[in-house]
Amino acid sequence: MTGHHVIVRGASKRYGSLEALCGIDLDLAAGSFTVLLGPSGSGKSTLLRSIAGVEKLDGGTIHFGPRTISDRQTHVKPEKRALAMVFQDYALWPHLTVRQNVAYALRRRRLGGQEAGRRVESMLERVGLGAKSGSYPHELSGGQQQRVALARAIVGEPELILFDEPLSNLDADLREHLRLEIATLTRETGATALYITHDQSEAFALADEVAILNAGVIEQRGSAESIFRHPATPFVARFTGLAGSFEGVAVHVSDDTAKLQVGEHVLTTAAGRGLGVGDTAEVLVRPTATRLETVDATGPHDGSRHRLPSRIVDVAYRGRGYDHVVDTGHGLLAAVFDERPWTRGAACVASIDPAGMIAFSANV
Ligand SMILES: Nc1ncnc2c1ncn2[C@@H]1O[C@H](COP(=O)(O)OP(=O)(O)OP(=O)(O)O)[C@@H](O)[C@H]1O
Repeated sequence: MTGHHVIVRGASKRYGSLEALCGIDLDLAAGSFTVLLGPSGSGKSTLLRSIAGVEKLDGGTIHFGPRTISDRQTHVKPEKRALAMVFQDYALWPHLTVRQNVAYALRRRRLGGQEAGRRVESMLERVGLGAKSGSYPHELSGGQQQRVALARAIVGEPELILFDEPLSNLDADLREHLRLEIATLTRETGATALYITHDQSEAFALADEVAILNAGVIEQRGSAESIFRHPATPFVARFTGLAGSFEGVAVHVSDDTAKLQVGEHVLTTAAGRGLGVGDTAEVLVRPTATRLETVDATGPHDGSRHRLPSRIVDVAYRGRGYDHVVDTGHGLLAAVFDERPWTRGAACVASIDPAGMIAFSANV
């Protein structure tokens, strides 16, 4: 089975004076897994609900392949869109058993009782709940309930699965497990998937494509890697993880690199869109670009890295090692990782890979 190719064009939605969606274009390739990532209130649920059909757009169109799903005249009902949803709060029927909850998704299919029963049992086995098929939702943990919801979504072989922050009510360990199950099972079905979250690491782990939403506008779309390496806007850079930032002045800009005067340092960075010579700019630093070195380190230095004399402000144990907050004299860098802990107040060098820095004009 191949899923719907979903095409959204110029989607807009207002709530009174608030523009929740400001003319959104979005393509979900058939069978792809797209994550819509954005902060609270950015419009993720509104877009998801519009694609589901429980919300009506004010303007714009939605097509599933050649089929018009939503435009000025058309509004196909949710149950006619061949889609399934998985919600944050599981949304299971409390008075139905696990088996009945999953079977409910097959009620419109003309399947014989035996065939339906076989599919339900096999799907419950697949999500590790074969032994719980006679239990009621209140007898299950949150993670088990979400597995039932996942089984219910998949068993009907929908062409599109919409995930509305399905892991937000679960603890960290379980999130990781269930995230993997969602990724694997969804891809196995061949359905197209749209998943919304405000959690960057979840988005990057799951997605073939990430779309970053801010105040009703998609600021960037692409693979997790391309977004992380080449954030299109300061918002995208911030939302996808920063150690910190410096203020500087652009003294040289070529196509995609710039030199920034930051205090006594001249830093080479990637150049954000619209940066010009003489601009006051913000230099944004990815945590992965930073590491700590000793002040008197002898031996070869990697000449391509910037070395800023700094001081350790704080240290936090993170299991794999330690995250440090470092004062560079031009701004703080947080989440500077080292396998060993450095002493608070100690002098150090913040060593930064220019490939993990990008400068945007302060006027953007
Ligand atoms: N039914 C409604 N009536 C009025 N305003 C609404 C309604 N639904 C959403 N909004 C507003 O529209 C904006 C977008 O909301 P939406 O729920 O789509 O954002 P979100 O990114 O999904 O946020 P969250 O992650 O908190 O769910 C918000 O400012 C919200 O307050």
